[in-house]
Amino acid sequence: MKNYTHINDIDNINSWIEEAKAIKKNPLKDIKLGENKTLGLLFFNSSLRTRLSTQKAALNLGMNPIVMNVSGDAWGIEFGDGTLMNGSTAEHIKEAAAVVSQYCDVIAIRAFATLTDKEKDENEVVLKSFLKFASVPIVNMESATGHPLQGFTDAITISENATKKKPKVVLTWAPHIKALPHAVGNSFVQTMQKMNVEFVITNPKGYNLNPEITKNTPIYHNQEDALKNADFVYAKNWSSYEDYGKVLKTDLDWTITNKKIGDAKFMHCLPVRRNVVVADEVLDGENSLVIEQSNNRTFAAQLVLKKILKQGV
Ligand SMILES: NCCC[C@H](NC(=O)CCC(=O)O)C(=O)O
Ligand SMILES: NC(=O)OP(=O)(O)O
Repeated sequence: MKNYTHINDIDNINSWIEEAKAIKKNPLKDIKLGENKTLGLLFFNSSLRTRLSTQKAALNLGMNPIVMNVSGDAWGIEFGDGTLMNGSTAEHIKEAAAVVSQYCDVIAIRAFATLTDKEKDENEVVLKSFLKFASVPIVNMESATGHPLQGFTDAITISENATKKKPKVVLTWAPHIKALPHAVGNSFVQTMQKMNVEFVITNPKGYNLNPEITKNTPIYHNQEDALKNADFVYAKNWSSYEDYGKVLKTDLDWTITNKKIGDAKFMHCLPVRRNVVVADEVLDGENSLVIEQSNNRTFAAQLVLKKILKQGV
């Protein structure tokens, strides 16, 4: 595995989960592996968990992390080919990626979807440009269409908390005031499709995720029906995919409550808007796994970095 950009980079989900659990038990075992290696973390968007847990993972491996808020602090980067650069962008990705590759042995990138330019988002222009023009391995810290570190984290968390061989997992859309990306939902779907779970999605009409990703996973438009007998309920808002990037619905009838989920465990990638996406009673109750999920981000990132370091950088 040279890069980690997509859930499909996981060759065997069950063995990866076991390896991550072993790291969690003994996080400093490979402290020598990343000695004198530098991880560059480039953020085009905000972050709390990804920014800190990925640095923590690097530190656990003895690596030196360096971080930059690209959008706020760096020169505006041009991604177009052959562009006459007389506008707002000051340097081309060809130079930027080559330069950063000289300082870093691995580059991790966060670049969300625009939600206005579907073609640019679907083509993963930012991530793919780094893959093309950087000379070191690339890790995806949430791109336009995927958040594979989160998806893998969620697999670890479900495996740790499952009380039956084949639990029922429900991904439910939940309300939000803003247009949010599809990345977390997409990677969660792709992860669950690899696991031994009974997996269904529920969302209002007009909110189906990309059918090339959901494939034959059942989609319910009735949330109550989908939630019946759930063992894990994963809530996430996303904007419309069909009416790309639009918010079609903000009323709270899809908000997750204790009454809706019963005894199921509750999951969310965070950050979460209380009492919009999910009621306080759920987040503050004993069935919420959200803090455990965020802890597992470190071990998911650590396994990814370990595999990249082991192959030689
Ligand atoms: N990295 C996890 C989620 C990041 C992002 N959430 C957000 O932008 C929430 C912003 C807000 O609530 O204002 C998303 O949905 O992809
Ligand atoms: N879950 C997650 O990626 O959180 P951040 O956006 O805070 O990094």
